[in-house]
Amino acid sequence: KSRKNAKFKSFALSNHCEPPPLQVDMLPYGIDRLAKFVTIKGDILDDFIAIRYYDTGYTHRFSGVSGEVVCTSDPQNIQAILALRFADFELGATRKENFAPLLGSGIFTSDGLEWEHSRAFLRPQFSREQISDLESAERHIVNLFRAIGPVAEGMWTKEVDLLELFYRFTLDTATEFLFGESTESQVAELSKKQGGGIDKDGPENQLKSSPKNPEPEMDFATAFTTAQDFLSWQLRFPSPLWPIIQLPIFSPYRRFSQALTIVHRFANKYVDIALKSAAKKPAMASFPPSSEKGGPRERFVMLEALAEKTQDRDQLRDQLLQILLAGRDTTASLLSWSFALLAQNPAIFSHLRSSILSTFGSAEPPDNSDNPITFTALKSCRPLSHFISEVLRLYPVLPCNFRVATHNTILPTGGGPDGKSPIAIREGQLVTYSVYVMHRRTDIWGEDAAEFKPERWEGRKAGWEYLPFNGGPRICLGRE
Ligand code: HEM
Repeated sequence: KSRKNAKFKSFALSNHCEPPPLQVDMLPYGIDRLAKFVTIKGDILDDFIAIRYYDTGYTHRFSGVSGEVVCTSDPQNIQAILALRFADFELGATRKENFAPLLGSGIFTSDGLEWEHSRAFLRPQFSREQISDLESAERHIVNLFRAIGPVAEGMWTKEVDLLELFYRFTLDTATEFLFGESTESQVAELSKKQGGGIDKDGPENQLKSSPKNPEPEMDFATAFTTAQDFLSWQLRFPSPLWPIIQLPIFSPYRRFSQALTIVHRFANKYVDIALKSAAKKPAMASFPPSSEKGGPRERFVMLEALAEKTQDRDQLRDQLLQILLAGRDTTASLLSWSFALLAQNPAIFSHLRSSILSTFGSAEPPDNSDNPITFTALKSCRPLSHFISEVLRLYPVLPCNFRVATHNTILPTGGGPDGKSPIAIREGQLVTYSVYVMHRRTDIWGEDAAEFKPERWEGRKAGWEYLPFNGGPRICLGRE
């Protein structure tokens, strides 16, 4: 250890590195900080994370349970972590071990060669052809409007919790795109509310309550959310404490275990169907859609496309669940912030609405026949893209993230009394970064940084100071 320390010291010295400012906690190893992080009930971003950056510096460090942690919200440093020094950082064991029970191993939880393989395996499935299936999205949108309810006099619906509805909407669209069959959780919920009982997942996907298993049954939607919530919460604790959280006497853990069974049963069912059907197809049959071959456009199903490339059941299941995790909450979160901001900003709402109507016409045919709503038309609608960019600036879905150094390395700035010297990062050291803080820095975005102003995107090209989808080789595959 002392040889490693000496090596690190001389590495730091020879690269003119200086440490960034230190955030001092009251108790040793920042136990008070950890306790607050785990138990905080308020706004974890503003009241806990961002405040530490404002108090100590946009790049700073603190003493954690397993050593010193560097925190940064500096574009240059984040660019170094994600792109320029990509090979010097990895996701680290914590993220992999945390998600492994639910997601196994795949693009979202691997590093090095394994990640490269996953990325190459999945990337072709995100081409424009595959992701521009607006017809299936439209069907789920219609269900979303049904769930919101009828418009009464005065053009208002009843008060509804949109976030819940968006979670169902994104689950339904994502499962259809990934597995070929939608969970139709919106339809199931509507039917429940109207007194009917749709059991869309089928009895084999549900875990019934019994004397041995007193917890109520869960459908796939609940199971996936339950598993995800448990893992997000577990991630707040240092990993040596996880075995305590995972004791079977602990009821959230029991519920998590049940949820895992349901999620895996659901995914395995569709993987088995796809594998059987791929085995029957002639070799090398593959997407692209048959519209290019002159016939009607076939619906793209990611599982079917992947099952033509591999017959590994676990790999197919894990990769699809990983994409479901990456794509579902993120989209629901963006949607709900968008609507919250529209509600708070009536002038912006009116402007966006009239821009969309003047671009696409009303929803009623034949109005929109001249400029149908297509993927390309949506992308080139500037007021819409400025609006979305601004929502993701103020409310990036992944506000904080972290990486672990694979060997001694350097971040270009933030060290020393003037905060301009490079910082030495030790092999195995945790580096956290916050795009939430970066997206709100007044020195980058101006004094009005905290204000919601889609017009700030007029003529602005985003660089490393704007990273809602990450950057570098691991940039989000679903960003389009
Ligand atoms: C508003 C929507 C979304 C946001 C803000 C978002 C954001 C992100 C971010 C920040 C990462 C980097 C995570 C990290 O490296 O630690 C990421 C990765 C990823 N995202 Fe998204 N995402 C969104 C939607 C989607 C969708 C819809 C899909 C798929 C259908 C998707 C698939 C992925 C995948 C596969 C990765 C892993 C890439 C890799 O590690 O190589 N995302 N996303």
